Formats: sequence, C-alpha cells, structure tokens
Amino acid sequence: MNATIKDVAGGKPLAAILRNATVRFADFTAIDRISLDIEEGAFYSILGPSGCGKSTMLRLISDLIPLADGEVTVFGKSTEAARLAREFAFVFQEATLLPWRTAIENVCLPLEIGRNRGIDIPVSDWSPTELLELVGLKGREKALPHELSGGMRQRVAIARALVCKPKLLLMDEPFGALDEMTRDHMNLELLRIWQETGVTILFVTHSIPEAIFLGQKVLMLKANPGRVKEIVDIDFAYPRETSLRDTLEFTRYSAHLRQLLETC
Ligand SMILES: Nc1ncnc2c1ncn2[C@@H]1O[C@H](COP(=O)(O)OP(=O)(O)OP(=O)(O)O)[C@@H](O)[C@H]1O
Repeated sequence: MNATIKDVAGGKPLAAILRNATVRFADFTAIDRISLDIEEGAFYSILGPSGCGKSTMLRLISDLIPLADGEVTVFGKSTEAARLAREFAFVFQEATLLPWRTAIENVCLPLEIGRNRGIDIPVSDWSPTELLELVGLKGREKALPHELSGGMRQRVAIARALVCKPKLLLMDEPFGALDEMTRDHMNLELLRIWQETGVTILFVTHSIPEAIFLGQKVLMLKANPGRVKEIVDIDFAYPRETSLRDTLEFTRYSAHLRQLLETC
C-alpha cells in the first residue's frame, strides 16, 4: 500500500488504515480481516469481551506484532516506518516509569534514548516541563515515582508518551488500575490534552461509561475470531462534563453497548 491512500474518507486525512488485517498466533486467528479507517485527530474508544483482540489490534498498529494477512498503514507509512518516525506512542495500564528517575527525567527518557542512538527524532513543541504542566503536574517535576499516586504516575507516562510529538496515541486500559474518582478525573484531563494537542487517540477500555464519555466513536469488537461488531458514533459535543454520565442519552448509549457486548 502506498502513501497516496492516506487521503481518503471524504477528503479527511487518515491516521491509520486497516484492510482485511489478520493476526495469527500459530494456528489461532486473533484478529480476522479487520478493515477500518481512523481519521486523523479522532478519538476512538475500543470495547469488546476479554480476548477479542483489542490489545492485539493496538500492538499490530504499533508494529509490535506482525500481520499475517491484509494491510495496515499509519499516516501512509508501513507500521515499521511509522514506528521509526515516532508517529505513535503507547501508554500501557502500568505507567512503567524508571523508579530511580524523577518525573521530569522519566519524561525526557525517549529524547535521551534517541540522542544516544544518534536518531533524529521529533520533539514536542512543549518542553518536558510544559508537558508535565499540561498533564497537571506542575511543581512535581523532581518527584520520584514512589512519591506520586497511581494517577500521577500515569500522567507522567502520558507526558512521556507526548514528548516525541506523536500524531497517534495508543492507550491500552491506561486508567484500568485507578479508583473511580481518579479515573473520572483522568478522563477529563485526557480529553483536555486531546483537544490541546490534536493527537489521534485509540483507547482500549473495559468500561462502557468510560468508552462513551471519551470517544467520538466506540469500536466494538467481537471475539473468536476478533472482528468489528459495530462502530457507534457518540454524538456528544466537546468539552464534555462529568454530569453527561447522568443524562438519558448517555444511558441509552450504555444500554446499546451493553446489549452489543452481551451478544459478542
Ligand atoms: N503472544 C500471543 N501468543 C498467543 N496468543 C496470543 C498472544 N497474544 C494474544 N494472544 C491471544 O489472542 C487473543 C486476543 O488477545 P488480546 O490480548 O488482544 O485480547 P484483549 O481483547 O485485549 O483481551 P483483554 O480484554 O482480556 O485484555 C486471545 O485469545 C489471546 O490469548
């Protein structure tokens, strides 16, 4: 697939394109012929039963696992070329910070690695200090990971993910280990960061309310093998307030997605 396929979907540039993308582990098909256009700047939540291939899809896009069949491009490039160009960054459930480095030193790590390897990597328009401010950690630059709460550590991980100016953020249950209040707060913060940076986000979650609250679209996958069951447009304007979760419309989306999940 060549770079010209980038400009499709009603003239909108695309961040990622999957065409009949298939992933196999030995003779087990984890993802089966998934086709998808992810518009640049979009926020997709990804839901589905355990084992349906949510993480596999993110790992495929991020070049961590190979494609068995089909095609995947990221900003018009192969996944390998996109990885080398630092087009995307990954945020995992665990913040995976280096415990002996301060918050700011953890944020700077990808830049240092690039420099040490002599790689010319993109650098965010925000300085590492500004990125920590963006994620709400102004004044905590010198804190060590053990001095920060779980939510704060995850904020550092998000700042670190943004330091190489990725155009795509792949987030695999990033708030799954947080308590409900912190998670709600992080949801608001993430939407703010998304709007301020314009980054495209693919966000895997097990939480239906979280998926609805965050996403412009919810991608529901089904299992055995992993396929797209439905893409649900979430027609709420941004910025979104926490009180949105109490509305009738929110409950309707919730009921629809729950029903889809039960029949996956
Ligand atoms: N490295 C691997 N080797 C073999 N099978 C794998 C490997 N990675 C994933 N799988 C299998 O592929 C399927 C999809 O796994 P994946 O982790 O993508 O699911 P998921 O939807 O993210 O699940 P969960 O919601 O439980 O995190 C599962 O059946 C899993 O056992």
